[in-house]
Amino acid sequence: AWMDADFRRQLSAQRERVEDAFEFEGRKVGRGSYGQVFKTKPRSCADASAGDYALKQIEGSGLSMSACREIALLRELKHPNVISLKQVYLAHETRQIWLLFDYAEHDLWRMINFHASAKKCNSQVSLPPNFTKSIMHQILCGIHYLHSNWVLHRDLKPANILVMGATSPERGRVKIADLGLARLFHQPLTPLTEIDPVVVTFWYRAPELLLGARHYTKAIDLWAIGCIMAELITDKPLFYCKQEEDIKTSSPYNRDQLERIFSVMGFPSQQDWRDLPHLPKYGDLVRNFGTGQQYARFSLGRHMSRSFGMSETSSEFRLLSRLLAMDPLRRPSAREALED
Ligand SMILES: Cc1ccc(-n2nc(C(C)(C)C)cc2NC(=O)NCCO)cc1
Repeated sequence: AWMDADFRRQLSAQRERVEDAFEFEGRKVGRGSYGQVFKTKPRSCADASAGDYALKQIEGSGLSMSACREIALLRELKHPNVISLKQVYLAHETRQIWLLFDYAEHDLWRMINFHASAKKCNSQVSLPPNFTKSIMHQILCGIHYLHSNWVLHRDLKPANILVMGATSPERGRVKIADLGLARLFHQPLTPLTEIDPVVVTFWYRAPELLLGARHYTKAIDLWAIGCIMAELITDKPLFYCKQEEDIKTSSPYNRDQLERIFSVMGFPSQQDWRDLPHLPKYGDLVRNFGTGQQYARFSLGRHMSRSFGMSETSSEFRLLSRLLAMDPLRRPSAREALED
């Protein structure tokens, strides 16, 4: 062993062990594709008032690529609307890695579903009037910070927008996270669809990604924020598309998802999206949709006004339609969206 045995023993004796610091037996609250998460309280009662924590046991053992990326990324980031890594525990005996976060009671996916179901049995659990505006402002602040540091999220969706609960000093604050897919770990080779009930959704995927764009961009995150904004206003995923049973081919092209987008937005003309013909899957698009004449009468304004009574002259509609520009070059930056 390259380290002196005595010195190793000394280090090991000093190292704080996660099981000594936190009570987490039987308190699992979820599984990400990156590992499992426990809701926990510090054992030392003094800190108990400091609220709850989320302990994440990273999947696999040793310093995997993803563990390294998550730790390296999160330890550099510090913003009120981005999840903050409080502590890293390395259990040398089991080569287990534990990450400590502040516990967030809510996430937008559950809040929207709770509100939608409450509306169905028409009890008036309505989201406070400025709820959507506050959530949107906080998401844009967090994403502006990430984009300023050249961090792209790549998988923005309601489930990744956490909201601190009433017991937290940061009550109502948005924490942008990346919880990964709900996926049984230790089964890396199982196709996605066999793993978790919530299959990968393409509802928040920008059209350029569905047409084979090779690189993620900031504009792709802004499209997803537009989808989240519409869902906060209407309680329904804007580009809801039923999930195919069989696992998708690895191709990014998803005809059903594109069909849904066109039936809301209309079909992009040459004027709307100059670079469209240069996308890798443009040939598939023409083969499946031709000139898109069948979508000529559809538009976001028509959809939002007819289905949800939203005025096309309102400021929220103007922001929504800018975020959901089909041409990524026409979408606002996070800063421009914040100013709007
Ligand atoms: C492998 C890996 C997994 C998650 C992250 N990640 N990225 C972020 C952003 C919001 C800063 C982009 C946040 C996280 N990680 C988490 O949110 N972890 C909490 C429970 O999994 C990074 C890397």
